[in-house]
Amino acid sequence: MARDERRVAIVGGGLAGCLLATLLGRRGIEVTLYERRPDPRIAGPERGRSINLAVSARGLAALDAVGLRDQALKRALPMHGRMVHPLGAGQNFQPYSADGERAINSISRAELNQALLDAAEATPGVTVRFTQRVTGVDVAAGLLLLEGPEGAVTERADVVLAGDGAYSAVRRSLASGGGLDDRQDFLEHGYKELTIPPRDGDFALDPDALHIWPRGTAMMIALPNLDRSFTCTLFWPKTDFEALGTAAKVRAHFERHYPDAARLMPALADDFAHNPVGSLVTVRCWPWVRYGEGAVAALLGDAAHAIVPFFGQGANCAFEDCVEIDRLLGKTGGDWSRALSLYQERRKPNTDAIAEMALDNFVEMRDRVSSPVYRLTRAAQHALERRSAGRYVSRYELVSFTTVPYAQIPRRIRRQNQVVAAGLLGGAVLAGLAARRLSRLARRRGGR
Ligand SMILES: Cc1cc2nc3c(=O)[nH]c(=O)nc-3n(C[C@H](O)[C@H](O)[C@H](O)COP(=O)(O)OP(=O)(O)OC[C@H]3O[C@@H](n4cnc5c(N)ncnc54)[C@H](O)[C@@H]3O)c2cc1C
Ligand SMILES: NC(=O)C1=CN([C@@H]2O[C@H](COP(=O)(O)OP(=O)(O)OC[C@H]3O[C@@H](n4cnc5c(N)ncnc54)[C@H](OP(=O)(O)O)[C@@H]3O)[C@@H](O)[C@H]2O)C=CC1
Ligand SMILES: Nc1ccccc1C(=O)C[C@H](N)C(=O)O
Repeated sequence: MARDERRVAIVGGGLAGCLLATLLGRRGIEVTLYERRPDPRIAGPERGRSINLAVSARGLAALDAVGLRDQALKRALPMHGRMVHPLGAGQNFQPYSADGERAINSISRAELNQALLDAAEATPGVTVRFTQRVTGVDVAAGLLLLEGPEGAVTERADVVLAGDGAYSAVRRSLASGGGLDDRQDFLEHGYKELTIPPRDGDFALDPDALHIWPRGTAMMIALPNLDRSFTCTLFWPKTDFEALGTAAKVRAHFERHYPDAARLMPALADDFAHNPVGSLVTVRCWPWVRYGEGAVAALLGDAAHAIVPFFGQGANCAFEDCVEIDRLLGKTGGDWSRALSLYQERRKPNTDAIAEMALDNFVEMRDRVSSPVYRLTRAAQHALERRSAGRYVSRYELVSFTTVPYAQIPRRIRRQNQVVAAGLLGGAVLAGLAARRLSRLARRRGGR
């Protein structure tokens, strides 16, 4: 295939940036990827970055497109359901799928990113440049503004694909000139990571589950790691973090609210004091694509649509963007303007839908999972799923174990619920009629 003449820049060597570089390189397009951090394969992991990710069907399908699916799965820990730890009662397991067979996969973010970096660098036509912080884009002039070890420079870029994360510098730069609505909604909750180390060389909790300590307005979760530790994440109102100013207060709080976990956290007070509190934001910006004279810039992944992490879908969704851009480039015969225009039109309804579902899943995880009514409803849904031959599929299944476009899911769930409600109503009416008939018969018999 002939190589593309245009200078294509990818900003951000994170999960999406590396995947997209690999896909485009394979298509015969020369790309330069700019990453602000030093090469993580040399610098090693950094404190403050989230440790593991749940990767599910969408992410795996995208990894498959670059031959990394099996490698990723070999290093993953499957989680077949939620292990819920109520306060003052025993833990209970809630499977993710109706057959109990499907699992989401706990994968090290650093390892996945490094595998994707390796794949990008091994692809002919892809150049990766580390320690290059992009500070802005000038789409009209087709320029990228950078700060590297040699100071501030500008470089020509006809196509800029920005995968530089939730706090994207490219998005900020495009918004600063007007014409981009950059809405960011922050939660009052923040997050902090803690660790449950291995106990006697083994996992201290069941490694086949995503653990949840639902506490109403707050929660803690834990995902297993290959070294047999668990990474716990607190999702608390930010004021709750601030209220625990001393090691004694931290210990007392955990012993009261998370007693079973506190016993497994020898470094609790130290981790709590030293690990940062991150913010949680939903980005709903538009448009994602900016056209200049012969140049074009587009946002993707978290830069375009950061979502709160509660469905474990941010990376999965970012990967889907990359596959879609690559597919549309193929479909349009390499017409960047057309491909990126179609990309934003097609993806936006999907990313809006998962943004809402992710917010809703926070309430489900921190609150609803503890209710017996919720557990009964889930069990009934799973029973219905097993009997309906694909006509009834739960929202969790559709989001995590299929690649059905996110935007179709809320509509499909509404339709399914209407059918079930009509069925239940029909069942109730029939049962009512049957009961009336039975009582009439009984009266007649009694009258004889
Ligand atoms: C606590 C937490 C838990 C999560 N859990 C999950 C999960 O279980 N499953 C899931 O699917 N998603 C999860 N996510 C979301 C997931 O982390 C993001 O959706 C995903 O990382 C987005 O990928 P990205 O490539 O768009 O951005 P990133 O992976 O963040 O990559 C952005 C890259 O750009 C670089 N960069 C930033 N600014 C610049 C600049 N100016 N110049 C050059 N480079 C720059 C960064 O250094 C980084 O390497 C979680 C998020 C959080 C916060
Ligand atoms: N939707 C959401 O609510 C959230 C989404 N996310 C997404 O998850 C991704 C991963 O998050 P996370 O693992 O926390 O990583 P981030 O990329 O957000 O970085 C974590 C921390 O590392 C700092 N940092 C480390 N090295 C460098 C460097 N070389 N240059 C600049 N900053 C550096 C950052 O500083 P600085 O503050 O200067 O950037 C930041 O405080 C994010 O990029 C984002 O896309 C993250 C948090 C919340
Ligand atoms: N990875 C995460 C990170 C933070 C918060 C939740 C998750 C989840 O994956 C939740 C899971 N999908 C669940 O619904 O039980």
